[in-house]
Amino acid sequence: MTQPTTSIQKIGVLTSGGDSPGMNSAIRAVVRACAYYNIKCVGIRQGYEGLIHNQMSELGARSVKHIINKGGTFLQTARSEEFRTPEGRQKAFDHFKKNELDALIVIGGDGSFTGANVFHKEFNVPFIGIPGTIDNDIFGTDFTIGYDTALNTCIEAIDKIRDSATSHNRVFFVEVMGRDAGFIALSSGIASGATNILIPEEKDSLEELFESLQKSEQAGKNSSIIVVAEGEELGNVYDLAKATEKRFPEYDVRVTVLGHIQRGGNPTCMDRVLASRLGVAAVEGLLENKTNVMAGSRANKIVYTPIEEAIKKHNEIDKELIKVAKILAI
Ligand SMILES: Nc1ncnc2c1ncn2[C@@H]1O[C@H](COP(=O)(O)OP(=O)(O)O)[C@@H](O)[C@H]1O
Ligand SMILES: O=P(O)(O)OC[C@H]1O[C@](O)(COP(=O)(O)O)[C@@H](O)[C@@H]1O
Ligand SMILES: [Mg+2]
Repeated sequence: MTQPTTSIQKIGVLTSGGDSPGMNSAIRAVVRACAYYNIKCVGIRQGYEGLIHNQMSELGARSVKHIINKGGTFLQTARSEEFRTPEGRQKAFDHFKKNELDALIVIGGDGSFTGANVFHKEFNVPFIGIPGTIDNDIFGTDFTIGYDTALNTCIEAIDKIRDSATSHNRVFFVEVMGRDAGFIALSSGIASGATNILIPEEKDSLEELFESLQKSEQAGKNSSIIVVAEGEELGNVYDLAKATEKRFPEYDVRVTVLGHIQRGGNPTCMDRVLASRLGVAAVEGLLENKTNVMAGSRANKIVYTPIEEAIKKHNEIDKELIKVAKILAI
């Protein structure tokens, strides 16, 4: 990028919503890119709460050393109820002005982008979003920051579960995160050799599940791993396990909920590189006077998607992956 002509002199950065591995790498990239382009950068603590309560401080290039490899977010994150109110956002804007900020970079999920968009409509605050969530459920990017790390955490855990499943001839129901989306379940299920994968994007039935378990048995399988997305509509892992035990009293059924281990840990190389690229892209975007967009990566190229599309549209589940999972579970 050539040296930009812009009125933006000072950018505030925050992380909001659920934390995800790689958020620190993204903050570092934003701070360093600002330093590179001679723009001031201010770190806002605990998402929108930090704007409302004036918790922020200037960050220089050296202040983000040794964090590229750390999970979580050193700025901390929050789900701010106060920011959902006009009074809360007024306080946030007062502190935005008081600190002489010109724009915001919001690292978070669809909820955080919705909040930024509302804030922009009310106070005309320029902002760019960076997709940080393990769920990979944001339109406008092939991958969100944290997804790859979460997948690797899942397969490491499911590999361990497999050891117990095969040693005891057990049927394991494993719940992975994904409040509304099955991306984590589908990819981690394929990569860990699951016999069945249940995701909210597909219509599933107990009959089909039972039939498939029977087929597995007839095909000579002594154990099964069924990966279930948190948002699966057929039921949660406990209900599914109970129904399976009722239908097949001879099966030894167990449940594991992977939970928040999926949200932590050192980010993978993929997530660190993605976070680094999107952090730079967000700063450059603002300097090119882009606003109300999300910086994402599609087919390995940086793209800026209008924030309303990023919030409202959904990435389709890849049918080819569903087919692969079915074929390989023979
Ligand atoms: N409609 C909205 N108006 C104002 N702020 C919102 C709105 N929706 C979300 N937010 C803000 O964004 C925060 C994060 O949203 P949330 O859905 O919890 O996480 P994520 O960004 O990970 O999807 C919320 O706690 C709230 O402060
Ligand atoms: O326990 P918490 O912090 O509410 O988060 C649980 C949620 O985190 C997620 O992994 C990601 O949610 P976000 O949209 O906030 O990033 C969901 O799948 C899950 O339901
Ligand atoms: Mg969300």
